[in-house]
Amino acid sequence: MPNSAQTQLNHTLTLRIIELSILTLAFSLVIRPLFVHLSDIFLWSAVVNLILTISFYAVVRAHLVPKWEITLSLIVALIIIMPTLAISGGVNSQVAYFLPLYPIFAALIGGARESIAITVILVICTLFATVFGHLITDLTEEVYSVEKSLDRGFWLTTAIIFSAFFAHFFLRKYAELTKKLNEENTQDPLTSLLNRRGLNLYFSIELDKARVTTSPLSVILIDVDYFKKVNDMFGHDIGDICLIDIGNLLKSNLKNKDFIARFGGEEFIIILPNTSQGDAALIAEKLRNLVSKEAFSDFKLPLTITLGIAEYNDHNDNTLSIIKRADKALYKGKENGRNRVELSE
Ligand SMILES: Nc1nc2c(ncn2[C@@H]2O[C@H](COP(=O)(O)OP(=O)(O)OP(=O)(O)O)[C@@H](O)[C@H]2O)c(=O)[nH]1
Repeated sequence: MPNSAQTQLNHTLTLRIIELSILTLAFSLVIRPLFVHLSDIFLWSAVVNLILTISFYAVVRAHLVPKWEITLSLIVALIIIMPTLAISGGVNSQVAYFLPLYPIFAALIGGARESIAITVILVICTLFATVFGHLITDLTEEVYSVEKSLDRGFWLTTAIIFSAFFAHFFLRKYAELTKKLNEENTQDPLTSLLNRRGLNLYFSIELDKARVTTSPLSVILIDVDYFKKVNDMFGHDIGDICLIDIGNLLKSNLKNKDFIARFGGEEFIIILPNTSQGDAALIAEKLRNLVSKEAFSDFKLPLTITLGIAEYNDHNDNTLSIIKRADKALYKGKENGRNRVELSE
């Protein structure tokens, strides 16, 4: 899921790429004429490129079109590469050395789709530049041999495709790693349910959805009754097994759209999107009944749970205020004798 850190990173990378492009152009404008005699068309197109690129830089820097930044940077890349390549010697140009980097840049700032798109464009342009090399090189008034151009064109195309493959594998590894880190970050190590961080993340998303669609949303806060006794009498490791089993039992009786997290200690929390408090009470009663009939761990311990329910009911409600109401209901359940479901007022 794209987050603000990722967007910020893309923005920064886009800026760096355009800065690099401006530097390349400025360098080319100043240095190249010292070594080769260039026709006016080279100088003028480089100046136009420079003006265009600096304008794009200003647009990106001012955050004027955040959604189009990646596309802009790719356009900038092409504006720099293609005309410069065409008028400065085709595949024999020094600009050609930069080409294999572009699929990697595109993958880093955009993704697989952008990288593939730029690879296809580069390969087509390189093939054209190779086949029509004799026309292109005329502009720089330099003499290149056909064999040399074909040779360079072949290796350049190979390098671009190789770099595109590298970008693709890099992206795959990066996506896998990010997914793993995300899971580790949001998973409770004991029960493998979501932890508090995961709860906060998904609860906020579901609450936003409920706000937009004006659909109901309910929360069930669950606490295992007299759990201290389990630890005291059978040990912490048996207590742990009971927590894992209770978590699994609760989770396996929920629908896919619902989710459960370990709220902390011997407390669990269930978020029920699209569910009114009345329906949540039926679900809570079913769960209470299931747990009370089960025997936990090798010691076949009978355990019970108390459940407090709250419903999102006001646009000013937030995740904390809803959980607070569910907690109050849970507290009432404990006061009223435990092993019961209580609704918030
Ligand atoms: N085994 C184990 N025990 C835990 C874990 N987290 C919290 N506990 C224990 O859960 C117990 C919670 O006890 P209390 O808050 O006093 O509540 P209780 O005994 O469940 O009684 P009521 O909630 O009032 O019904 C404490 O003994 C904690 O040590 C855990 O990860 N593993």
